[in-house]
Amino acid sequence: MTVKKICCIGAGYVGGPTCAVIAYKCPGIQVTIVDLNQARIDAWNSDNLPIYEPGLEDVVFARRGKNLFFSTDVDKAINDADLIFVSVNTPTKKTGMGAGSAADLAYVESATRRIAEVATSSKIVVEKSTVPCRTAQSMRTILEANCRENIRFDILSNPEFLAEGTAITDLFNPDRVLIGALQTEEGLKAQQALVEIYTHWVPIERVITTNLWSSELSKLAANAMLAQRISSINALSAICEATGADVDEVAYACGRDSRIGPKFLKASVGFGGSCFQKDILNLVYLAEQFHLPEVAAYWRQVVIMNEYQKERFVHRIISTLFNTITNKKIAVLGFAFKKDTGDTRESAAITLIKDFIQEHARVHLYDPKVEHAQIYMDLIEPGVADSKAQVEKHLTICSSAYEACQDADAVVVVTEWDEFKDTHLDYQKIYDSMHKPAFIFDGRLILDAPKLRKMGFKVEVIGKHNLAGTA
Ligand SMILES: NC(=O)c1ccc[n+]([C@@H]2O[C@H](COP(=O)([O-])OP(=O)(O)OC[C@H]3O[C@@H](n4cnc5c(N)ncnc54)[C@H](O)[C@@H]3O)[C@@H](O)[C@H]2O)c1
Ligand SMILES: O=c1ccn([C@@H]2O[C@H](COP(=O)(O)OP(=O)(O)O[C@H]3O[C@H](CO)[C@@H](O)[C@H](O)[C@H]3O)[C@@H](O)[C@H]2O)c(=O)[nH]1
Repeated sequence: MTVKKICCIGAGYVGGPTCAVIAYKCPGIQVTIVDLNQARIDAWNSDNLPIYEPGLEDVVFARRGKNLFFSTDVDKAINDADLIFVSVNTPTKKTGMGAGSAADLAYVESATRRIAEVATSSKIVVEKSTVPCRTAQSMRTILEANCRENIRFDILSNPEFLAEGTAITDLFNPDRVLIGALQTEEGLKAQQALVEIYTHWVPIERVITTNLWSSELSKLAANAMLAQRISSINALSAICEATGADVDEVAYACGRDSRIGPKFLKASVGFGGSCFQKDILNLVYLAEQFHLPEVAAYWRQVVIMNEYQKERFVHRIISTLFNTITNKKIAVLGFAFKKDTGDTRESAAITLIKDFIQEHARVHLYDPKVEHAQIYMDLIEPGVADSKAQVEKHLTICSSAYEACQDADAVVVVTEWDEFKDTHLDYQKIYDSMHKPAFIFDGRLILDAPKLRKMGFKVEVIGKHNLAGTA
């Protein structure tokens, strides 16, 4: 079977870029990306796309209106398509059974039910969302119980591995594409149809075909292992700070072992993003459901270590600032969960700033990409700041790093934006404008600490022994 029309349900960080790249690489396939959120679709159809991702505009503007369409007409797009990606959100459940760890599959179920209700011809349905192992089975049961006569649905699992900030390069040149299918004649045919789409630009040897359950579990496993590396190096960063070992040197020395490898060993203030914590907790819940408490505890520790890393950094800041930050001006550089994205989901900056607010500091924040409205939304929390007005009492959003640092007692680097590096910012100018002693806390290991110390800064770096007094 050759796919001619694709529908993608969910125009978010994954559905948008992924299916825009399919349209770009396969001009003969018509791709329609649909969402219930009218504002999001309007933004996809405008000059101001709803998400920031380097290279995304070039891809969208090249194909939009030709073979790439964005719409809220979900039913029409479902009906027209031969193949449907389900790329809706699967957040951690907040209430009810499994609250705090299980994935909320309500959006997946409602998209699946919609497909069953409106489809008048057979479809390949592709799970693109990250889901617990065996979700495809539930989707199949729903589809088969609700569809019209003489219609069949073949379900594939095709998890997405793109990282935000590098989504377009990841999609153009993926390490691998993973496609899981039921090992039946029809399942394998559907799998082949999706393989043919990706091999328009991905070398066949990078396309991995597996059974459905391996594919679903591999996505959770990959994220758990990536996050585990970060928690491992962050755990070592605490030992480095206590002993005088340097975490960058330790990461380099370990990473030179080809069995370990150099990537994903950058110590930090803690990992953020919408996926790592959610997907590990999802794995934890799965293990608990299968009565594997030791397995669940093993993976949960990755998240516990991440929380500890954020707390540790806050404690270090407060204790260095003479055990109080009340009324002190703290300049926070960065609010996004990593550089080159405007996404703030689970960003370490949110935890840090909430802690600073509770300590009655005056926070002055600058981030080059995050929308101001998003910052307020992220910081409103009962008991911390109940409303935007309450947040504004403690927080000023600035339009440059220099403005944020003016008269500050301390600068805290939370996101590793290139523009915060000492090769881009004039730190002498910042030092001159600050209260003295001028403290700087590098939560991302992006600054040249010896150089800043020579200027007069008191510098504290994650994973490095406190040399502020001696350097
Ligand atoms: N963000 C990432 O970098 C990333 C990477 C790989 C995998 N994933 C996974 O991909 C999935 C989507 O993540 P995201 O970041 O794109 O989420 P998102 O919240 O940005 O987008 C999901 C979209 O789906 C829409 N939606 C929900 N239910 C719908 C329905 N029934 N019909 C139509 N639209 C509906 C929402 O309005 C929203 O716009 C998640 O399972 C996530 O874990 C995310
Ligand atoms: O050595 C490192 C690498 C990353 N991070 C942090 O870890 C978080 C996640 O970073 P990254 O993985 O680059 O971004 P995501 O967009 O969250 O991508 C992850 O999550 C996606 C969603 O499932 C997967 O598709 C990707 O493969 C996986 O890398 C960010 O806060 C980073 O700053 C570190 O602290 N140290």
